[in-house]
Amino acid sequence: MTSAPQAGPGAASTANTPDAADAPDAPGDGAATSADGARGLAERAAALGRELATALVSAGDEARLAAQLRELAARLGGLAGPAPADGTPPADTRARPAAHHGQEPASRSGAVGPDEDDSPVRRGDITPISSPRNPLAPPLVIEREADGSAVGRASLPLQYQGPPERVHGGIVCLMLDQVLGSAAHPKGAAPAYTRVLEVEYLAATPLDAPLTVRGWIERTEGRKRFLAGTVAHGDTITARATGLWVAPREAG
Ligand SMILES: CCCCCCCC/C=C\CCCCCCCC(=O)SCCNC(=O)CCNC(=O)[C@H](O)C(C)(C)COP(=O)(O)OP(=O)(O)OC[C@H]1O[C@@H](n2cnc3c(N)ncnc32)[C@H](O)[C@@H]1OP(=O)(O)O
Repeated sequence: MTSAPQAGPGAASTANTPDAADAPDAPGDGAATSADGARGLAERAAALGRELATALVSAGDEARLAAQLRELAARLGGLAGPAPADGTPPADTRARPAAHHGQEPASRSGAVGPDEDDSPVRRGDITPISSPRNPLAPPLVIEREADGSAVGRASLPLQYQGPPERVHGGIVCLMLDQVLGSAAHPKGAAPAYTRVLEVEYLAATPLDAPLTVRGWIERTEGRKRFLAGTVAHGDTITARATGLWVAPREAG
């Protein structure tokens, strides 16, 4: 716990998280380098958060974990600013969600990599399921296929458990919402929101195993996009979904 931050046990975490050697914080071309450096730092901090979450739910030696956490807490003390006497979070932390409406601040939007599309779901992703810089996210790594469908891949560690040894159904639904939402936004499409999402849980979705989440558009009717998708482990489809994404009227 006191060594350099590492990705959590999920394979996808490793894929999404730059290691120390890759962190783009070396001196270079001014503002872009600084933004990239902050991004790499955020992703490493999130990876540490994931590792901590896994340790908290799975540690066998609780006394050792407690000692490690005391040491870590002492090192990190003051990181988020001085704690108010009444124990409430610092004011800037509480203000942030309302301030950026679920997107990253505009100043960071330039950090989107060349391999990412400009879909509103992908741009500046800070969601709790697919963002590499959000420690709540495994993260699910989502790619767009040549046919326009979206594919997400992740291996979910113990903190995502619902019933013993199975991924929580709400997390399965969350993965589908994000991947179908990604598929619902081909390049240039107006932002649309999940109006209906129906999930059938067909079989256990295993923890700590590679999962593939697929989403695709079945048909479009004006501002309505009808989606379908699956969650699979190997050849086993563990869940399937259908959904409706609707662009608000004013968006056309
Ligand atoms: C994916 C979003 C991307 C865009 C964001 C860009 C910026 C952020 C960037 C990066 C962040 C990434 C974020 C990832 C997000 C992951 C997914 C989510 O969590 S989405 C949040 C949860 N969902 C909501 O908050 C929607 C809440 N609902 C609404 O806001 C409205 O209901 C809305 C805009 C969706 C529709 O409003 P109306 O007033 O137009 O609704 P009416 O007219 O009643 O229905 C629309 C059409 O749908 C049909 N419809 C309704 N229910 C139906 C049903 N059950 N079956 C079939 N059709 C149905 C209706 O008949 C109507 O069709 P007819 O216009 O008449 O042809």
